[in-house]
Amino acid sequence: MRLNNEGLKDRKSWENAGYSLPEYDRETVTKATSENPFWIHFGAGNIFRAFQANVVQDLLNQGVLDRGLVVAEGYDYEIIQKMNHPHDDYSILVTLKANGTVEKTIIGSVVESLALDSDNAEQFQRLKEIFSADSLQMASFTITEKGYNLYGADGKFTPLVATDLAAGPEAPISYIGKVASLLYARFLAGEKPIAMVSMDNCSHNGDKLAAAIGAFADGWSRNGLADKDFESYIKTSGKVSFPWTMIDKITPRPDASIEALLKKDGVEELDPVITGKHTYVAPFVNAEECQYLVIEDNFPNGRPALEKGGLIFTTRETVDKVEKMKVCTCLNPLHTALAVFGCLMGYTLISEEMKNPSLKKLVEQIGYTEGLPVVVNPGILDPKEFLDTVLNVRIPNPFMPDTPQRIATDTSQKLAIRFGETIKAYAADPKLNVGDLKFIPLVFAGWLRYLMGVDDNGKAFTLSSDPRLQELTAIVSGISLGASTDVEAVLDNVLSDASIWGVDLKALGMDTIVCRYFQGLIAGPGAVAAVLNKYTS
Ligand SMILES: NC(=O)c1ccc[n+]([C@@H]2O[C@H](COP(=O)([O-])OP(=O)(O)OC[C@H]3O[C@@H](n4cnc5c(N)ncnc54)[C@H](O)[C@@H]3O)[C@@H](O)[C@H]2O)c1
Ligand SMILES: O=P(O)(O)OC[C@@H](O)[C@@H](O)[C@H](O)[C@H](O)CO
Repeated sequence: MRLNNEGLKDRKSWENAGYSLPEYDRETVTKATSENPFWIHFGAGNIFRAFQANVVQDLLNQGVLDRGLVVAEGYDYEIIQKMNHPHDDYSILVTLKANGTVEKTIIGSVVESLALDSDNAEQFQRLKEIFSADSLQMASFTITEKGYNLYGADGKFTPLVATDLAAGPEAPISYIGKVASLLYARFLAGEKPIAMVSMDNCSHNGDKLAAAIGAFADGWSRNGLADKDFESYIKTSGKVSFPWTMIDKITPRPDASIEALLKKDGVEELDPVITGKHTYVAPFVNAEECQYLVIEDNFPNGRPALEKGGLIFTTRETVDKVEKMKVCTCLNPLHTALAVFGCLMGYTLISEEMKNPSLKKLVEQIGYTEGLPVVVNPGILDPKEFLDTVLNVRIPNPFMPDTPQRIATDTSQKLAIRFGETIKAYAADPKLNVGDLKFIPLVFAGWLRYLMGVDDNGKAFTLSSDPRLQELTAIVSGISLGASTDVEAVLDNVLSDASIWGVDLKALGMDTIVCRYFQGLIAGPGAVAAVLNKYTS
């Protein structure tokens, strides 16, 4: 059984092995999409394959949609070369339910995949053609939080961005520069409307995308490298919107146990790949069943009835509340806490960590005690119920192969949103006291201990990738477990770096507790477990 056009002609074999197949005529859908694309997604990673592509597949099956998705990959072209093209853009979604049952679906809703690479003239031209189409209603993104960042650690534009700003929209090399260039093609084609929809886990994600694209529109228009009206087209015309969204579906990296399951069915050529840019991809994706995608309903060129596929369209205010609930309190902070301590304590499964009473207590305290008091009920989802499900069903799901190592990726980019917002809310509320936060600082100390790259047994481990890793590991590189260390001096600068925590921990007086915890965590082998035990029992 081969996952491509040829292999899927033998529908019977797949069906007999328990796979749900596309119920639409894919050739017709492909032709219609190619002529009149309506949705292009940037970021051909795992969440896209598991979530957006599956929603569109359902709507194609129901006959609600007659066209599919185009996907563009602007960072890691290997995904397209090694996964999309060899499999004719098909992938397998394995849904791992909390009751242990498994659903296997062949996803055929992605019908064209392109490298967003200005050196690849043919595909870049095709992308410009797609961006010039009247029919295009939305471009969405799952490119990680750091994908929107135009600046280096020195606060200046990165060299790629600076080059693009100076050179204009013809052949950009930075990610957002390339996207801005496609929008310029849409502007030149008649200033056509479009929604640019970030679906990444960052706060006010639409604003992040708007600011990044806006910097290019501004720079190019001001320097005469683009039409002077390009800036107003992007920023004030109302023709280009940047809706805010909240996305939720735990989608681990493709796991060997799932690969084995599919191989046993007779599926061939399943080998996962870790690309040169550290994306973990395979012809299949494994994910939980639970999913939410809440989107601000602001689509200047209209939109299809995606609500029929379960997406929730609402106001910006509601998205804001629901996103704060999930990203800042009820899910992602708990994930990061488990990621940091999981890596330190040698865990390779999040669900296993939830069997450790100290870790379970830690995330319960962060969620119920420290987070919930500052959550505003968004109305469409109840925070307490959401948190209950996260803690009792989703994270402990033993069938989910999610790892602390995946979640620890890019932690320097995530702490501010995942914990900093709660600290800010405590600082701003006269009825609350920042000093009452005991478990969030424990995660901060745990992360600084994690940066030492030495586990709780004293053995070196590989840190997950992170754009600030080099600079941050250097801070703790001189510390040895059990050796006397002037913790305050070592951590002095980093604790006041608000770009990491979202706040200046020293200014808020939280540095003392972080240093105290950190001192405990470096006391020797076993100290991480001991500190966790001491403060959670
Ligand atoms: N996996 C999940 O559980 C999940 C759930 C909800 C939201 N998300 C959001 O989606 C994002 C992607 O998750 P995923 O599971 O697809 O990860 P993934 O590792 O499978 O894919 C990452 C994608 O981001 C791109 N990317 C990585 N670094 C980039 C950079 N510097 N600039 C531009 N693009 C870059 C990669 O090329 C790839 O397309 C997450 O960062 C998160 O914001 C993920
Ligand atoms: O995807 P990231 O790297 O932003 O964060 C890792 C996980 O916390 C995240 O992917 C969750 O699984 C997801 O946010 C659940 O909806």
